[in-house]
Amino acid sequence: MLIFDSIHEITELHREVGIVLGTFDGLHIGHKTLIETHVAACKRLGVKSVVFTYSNHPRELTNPELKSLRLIAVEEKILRIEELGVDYLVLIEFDETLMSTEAERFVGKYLIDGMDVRLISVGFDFKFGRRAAGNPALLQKLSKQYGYELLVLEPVEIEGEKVSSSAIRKHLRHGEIKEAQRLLGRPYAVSGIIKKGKQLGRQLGYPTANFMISSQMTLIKPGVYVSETEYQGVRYHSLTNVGYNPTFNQHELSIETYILDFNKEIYGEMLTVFLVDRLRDEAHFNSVQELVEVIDADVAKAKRFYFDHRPL
Ligand SMILES: Cc1cc2nc3c(=O)[nH]c(=O)nc-3n(C[C@H](O)[C@H](O)[C@H](O)COP(=O)(O)O)c2cc1C
Ligand SMILES: Nc1ncnc2c1ncn2[C@@H]1O[C@H](COP(=O)(O)OP(=O)(O)O)[C@@H](O)[C@H]1O
Repeated sequence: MLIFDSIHEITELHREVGIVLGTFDGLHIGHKTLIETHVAACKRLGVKSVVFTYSNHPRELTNPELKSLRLIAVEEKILRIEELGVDYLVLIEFDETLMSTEAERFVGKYLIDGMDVRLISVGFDFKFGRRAAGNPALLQKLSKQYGYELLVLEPVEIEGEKVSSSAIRKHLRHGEIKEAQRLLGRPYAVSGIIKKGKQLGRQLGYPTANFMISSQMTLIKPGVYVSETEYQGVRYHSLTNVGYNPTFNQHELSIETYILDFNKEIYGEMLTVFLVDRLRDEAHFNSVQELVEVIDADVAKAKRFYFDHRPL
């Protein structure tokens, strides 16, 4: 998959293409279905498939008051799109210029100019252009003028629930990790570089790798989670604590993971944790001894969970 960070480079390829448009935050089952359907349609038409998406979330500009929006880090988004067999990825920053571009002009200038567009695919509720005035109906109207086919994917539902990024965010904010996983089609993941923490963990007998996390990625409800951790391509069982360590009066939110059967110095290295079940809320303990006893019990519960559900 070739990646372009501006629309101009791809127009120089002069290829016949099909373009699928979307923010694709989370790359959930609905997004995956849309991109897969699009790639199959491109193959049928004998054209190259293009995903046109953003490296940030448009609502970070349109609704700056919203915090912790992103379901997926951009690096993972790229990997997930590549897995779907896409030929070209246009990954651009949603900025003031894009935000103020009229929908019709967006289609003409960003999509049609310089490319031979044979197909455009979008989800049923896709909005674009200034004041989100662009929608599938407008794309339908313009398809006659520009001579492309339009594919509009109807809502994807799982067990009666519509798959959407906002539904997944809501589940994560409520700590409903299994429900989020059902809509995502995979466990919810957090990736990041490991930084130094309070250096207390190893004294407790539970060293924890502490993540540097961007504030956009902190929408998960604090608590103790059963997790799996990927380090250098290998998966380990782990427990992840998201919270403020009330026993130690920490003020900033941290995400930290204790990896079972692991003993390596990994400061500065990259880890990904997949949260698979939620055990409990974080609690304040009057002594370190009490905290350690509760963590012992958490580990026992996590082992039971792995035994029943997720052997490595
Ligand atoms: C499985 C697990 C459960 C935890 N539960 C709590 C908790 O309920 N309350 C709390 O204050 N800290 C909890 N912690 C966080 C510990 O306080 C934290 O790991 C310890 O202070 C070490 O921090 P450090 O990595 O910054 O040195 C938990 C940690 C783990 C790994
Ligand atoms: N089983 C393990 N799980 C997590 N980190 C481990 C483990 N074994 C060793 N480490 C290392 O120890 C560090 C955590 O130790 P800790 O005392 O909690 O320090 P810190 O407060 O800096 O996180 C991790 O960042 C990692 O480098």
